[in-house]
Amino acid sequence: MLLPIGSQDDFGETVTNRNFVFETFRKVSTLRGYQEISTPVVEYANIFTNKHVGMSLQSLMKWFNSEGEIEVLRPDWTTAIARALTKHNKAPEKWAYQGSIFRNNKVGVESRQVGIEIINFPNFHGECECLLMARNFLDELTINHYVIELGHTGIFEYFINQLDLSDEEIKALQIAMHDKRKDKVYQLVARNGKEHIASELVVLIDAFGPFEEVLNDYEIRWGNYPVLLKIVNHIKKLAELLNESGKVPVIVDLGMVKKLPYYSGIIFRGLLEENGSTCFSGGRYDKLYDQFGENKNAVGLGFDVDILAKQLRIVNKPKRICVIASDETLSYAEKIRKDYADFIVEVFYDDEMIDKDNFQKVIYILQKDGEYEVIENEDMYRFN
Ligand SMILES: N[C@@H](Cc1c[nH]c[nH+]1)C(=O)O
Repeated sequence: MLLPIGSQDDFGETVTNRNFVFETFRKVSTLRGYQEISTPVVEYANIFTNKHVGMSLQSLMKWFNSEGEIEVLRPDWTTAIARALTKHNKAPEKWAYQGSIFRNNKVGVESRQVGIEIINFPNFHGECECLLMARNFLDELTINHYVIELGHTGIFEYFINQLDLSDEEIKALQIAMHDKRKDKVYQLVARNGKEHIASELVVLIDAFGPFEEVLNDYEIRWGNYPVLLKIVNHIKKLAELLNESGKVPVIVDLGMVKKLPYYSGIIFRGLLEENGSTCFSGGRYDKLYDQFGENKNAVGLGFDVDILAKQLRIVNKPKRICVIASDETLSYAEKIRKDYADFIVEVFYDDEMIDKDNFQKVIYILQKDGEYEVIENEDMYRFN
């Protein structure tokens, strides 16, 4: 084995499509006024494992440095950017990033993300911008078959706060909610007279679907619970805005649990219709900056570049031109490129080596008595 398990080489179209995703992201984020940000690949582990972020050390790619401190390969852009922006100005800002993250609990260890972080914006505006940007970006990639799913961390927390569960039990419950395991959820909660909360959580597992239906239902169901009602109205306002401004279906999942510990508020993701995979996810995380003694509100999302790249069908491939040259005509062949600025121009010595069907045009360059002669296409060309 020449590579560690989880590392891999990629070739040709896989890399081309991935780079197309990166380029398109840059174009869209620049046009929407984002500034670019880059952070180092190597960081201290405790930036990601402290209680505000809560990533497990096992899930990080790590080693000891010469001072005995644990260093890691960046496992999360959002946290790294929060660290980088500490002591940065307080004005509203929109940041865009692209690059790899490394997590030991993922097949493949390395995955590529592009994403945005919006700091100190009015809450609703920041959340809308995230999702409108996501739609703008996927439109540019001509990826249309996906749904946007909305949730809110406050719903699960509202119920959890009425229980006396350890951190371990909360984690187990989150997993059971995520896996939609009603039996497990009931069993974990229905103790010490908390059966009514267990039943509420079990019902919540089914609280997903087209947003109007589910939210209208829960507006009535939670009519006497002001905290929950406020959340329902918030999700509704966001869903309606998205619905008015485009054609992508918006669904809600009121039982959605947060994927990363720092989320606090609206959470969302983009699901591909073809296979249900998550092509982007994100949410509000107003508490993440607390670890650096700062009070900033923030919302953002990350796109999975590898998943998006697999969806691409690049239709407008540039046309290809083949130039047949020789040692003597190579410098002249190079000049021909300027006549075909938007074409792929490849130079070969021997027309036996090429598959002519792959090219729009084959150009032969001959040299006779110190003069160059350019002949297009083989049928016009005769060897003497
Ligand atoms: N960092 C998150 C995505 C995100 C960006 N901003 C907020 N959330 C992730 O890796 O899933």
